[in-house]
Amino acid sequence: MTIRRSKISVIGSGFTGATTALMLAQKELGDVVLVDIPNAEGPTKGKALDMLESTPVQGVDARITGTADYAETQDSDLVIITAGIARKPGMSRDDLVSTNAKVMRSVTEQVVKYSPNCIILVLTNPVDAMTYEVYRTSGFPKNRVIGQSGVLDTARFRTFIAQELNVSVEDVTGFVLGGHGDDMVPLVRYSYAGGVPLEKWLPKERLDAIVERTRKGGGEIVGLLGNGSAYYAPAASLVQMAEAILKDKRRILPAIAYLEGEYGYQDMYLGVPVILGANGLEKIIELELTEEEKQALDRSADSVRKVMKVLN
Ligand SMILES: NC(=O)C1=CN([C@@H]2O[C@H](COP(=O)(O)OP(=O)(O)OC[C@H]3O[C@@H](n4cnc5c(N)ncnc54)[C@H](O)[C@@H]3O)[C@@H](O)[C@H]2O)C=CC1
Ligand SMILES: O=C([O-])CC(=O)C(=O)O
Repeated sequence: MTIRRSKISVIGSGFTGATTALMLAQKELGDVVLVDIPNAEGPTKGKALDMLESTPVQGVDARITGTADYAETQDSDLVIITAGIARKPGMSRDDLVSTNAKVMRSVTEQVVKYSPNCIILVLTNPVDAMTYEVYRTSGFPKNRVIGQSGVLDTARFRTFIAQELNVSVEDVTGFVLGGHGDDMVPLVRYSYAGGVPLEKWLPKERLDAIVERTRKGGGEIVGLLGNGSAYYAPAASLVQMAEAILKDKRRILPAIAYLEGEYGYQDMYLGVPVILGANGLEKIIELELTEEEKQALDRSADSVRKVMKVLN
């Protein structure tokens, strides 16, 4: 038997990709290959070397390399796609669709060529449609192509609730469903602080305001940064999903999954609660929704379908 460390390739060495690579190494989840286009090869190698040189100080063992050559990604267990363009103030995530769809196709062809058995996590926006594009291009089974949005959206919701109640973020749970757009669906009814439903902690107006801030959470950061979008919390979210898969934790997390009838939707990717483990997406969990919640999810699914139409 040969024991080897997990190999994780992160495609795109920009803000989210580089931050993800560092966090993966800091958690010793495996060796990391950071990949970008040939024009960005120098900075990609430089970032990887700088990260590698932080490992003796941090007391972690992880090889981190930077490259523009996909051959170095060969036999990755997990590939995280962050490549593409990010939005600037005044843009919506959907404005990125045509440019990033092309990037998804070219990146996925290379990923599949060198790592035909990997699991792929997609971050690039508009992420529900981009995950679909990666799924279509890869020809992989649905359990091996998963998108990230819900862990991040839920983290924002939990942050705002914990601030409001002045309690630990650890004791606040939440669930955000739907597409990663301004009509995502934070499910207050399934959210708790210390095991007590949020509706018992806060009046409806405060909860509504926090739901609204969560929906616009990405835009809030875009407005503040001025030249790009969020990356610390997105990277942390990807790493939580990666850890669930690489350690076969079978965590229950929201993720963008391929739906074949679940929640009443067919042939599309949308954020739903799932179990993540060694096979990637192990299972989709179907929650019972009220009529109002289902209508909100339908609106969100319609927005995702509109973006998917551009792809077709
Ligand atoms: N799903 C989510 O929750 C989130 C999604 N995002 C999305 O992630 C994407 C990346 O964001 P950032 O890292 O902030 O952008 P960035 O601009 O800092 O980095 C993107 C990197 O992708 C590279 N790239 C472009 N085309 C490529 C190709 N064909 N092959 C390999 N690399 C390529 C660029 O050279 C650049 O280094 C954006 O689309 C952004 O909207 C960002 C945060 C959260
Ligand atoms: O808002 C953006 O463009 C980036 C993103 O998806 C997020 O931070 O939620």
